[in-house]
Amino acid sequence: MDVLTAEEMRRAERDAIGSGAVTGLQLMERAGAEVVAAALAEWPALAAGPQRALVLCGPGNNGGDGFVVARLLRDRGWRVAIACSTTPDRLKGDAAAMAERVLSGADDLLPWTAEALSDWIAAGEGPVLVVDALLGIGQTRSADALLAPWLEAAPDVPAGLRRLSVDIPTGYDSDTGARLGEEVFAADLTVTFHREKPVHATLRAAGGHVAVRDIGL
Ligand SMILES: NC(=O)C1=CN([C@@H]2O[C@H](COP(=O)(O)OP(=O)(O)OC[C@H]3O[C@@H](n4cnc5c(N)ncnc54)[C@H](OP(=O)(O)O)[C@@H]3O)[C@@H](O)[C@H]2O)[C@@H](O)CC1
Ligand SMILES: [K+]
Repeated sequence: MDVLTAEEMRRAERDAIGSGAVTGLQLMERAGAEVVAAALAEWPALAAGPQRALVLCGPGNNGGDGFVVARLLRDRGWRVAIACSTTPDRLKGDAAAMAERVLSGADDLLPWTAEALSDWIAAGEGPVLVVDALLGIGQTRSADALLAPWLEAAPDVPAGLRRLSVDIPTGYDSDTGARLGEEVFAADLTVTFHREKPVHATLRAAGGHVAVRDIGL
């Protein structure tokens, strides 16, 4: 099985977009749809009816995938909260476009604080799917500061969360599988696109599940 570096993955995306076969936004739509499909396949109980999801969106295109996931789950009738590590006006390109499709305004976001995250989870019943769309293959430095609100919230939230990372769990170097700082998002399932990246072997060796989904590249 081919394993791609981040640069090779970016090239595959660039080539597909450059050929005119697909746009970046379409790839992002496909990525979000595949994340939802993979989550429902991994946890069939989630497919039984509308559930709750907390989607954590970062500053880049990984966050853009998160906005797509949020929109698709809302379309299925789920209660979905979105928390963004940056303000929406600082998002760029495809991620900004996706945020615009899902947010009615900055008020539509949960505050990026541990209290807001744990309160939202505690305020409802039933399982919660937590989606890490903070950082993907663009991460090159420690994500400790970025992850702090979630990590502070996590010990206070009930057991039985389903934790899913989009593409790469936040905190890992895609090409080496090493931690970039002290902290990482502990994903039960990581959904990556097109081909595995080196980090995914590390995750599987540690007991994590990895799903590789086709986005038509
Ligand atoms: N159309 C497409 O191309 C498709 C892309 N796809 C998706 O996009 C993902 C790659 O997107 P991406 O390249 O934007 O990288 P991503 O990891 O989201 O963020 C990088 C940003 O974060 C920042 N930053 C970095 N480290 C940081 C840190 N520790 N703490 C804080 N900030 C940090 C850095 O900015 P900086 O601060 O360095 O200026 C930069 O702005 C990929 O994994 C897949 O999910 C799929 O949808 C398929 C179609
Ligand atoms: K991620």
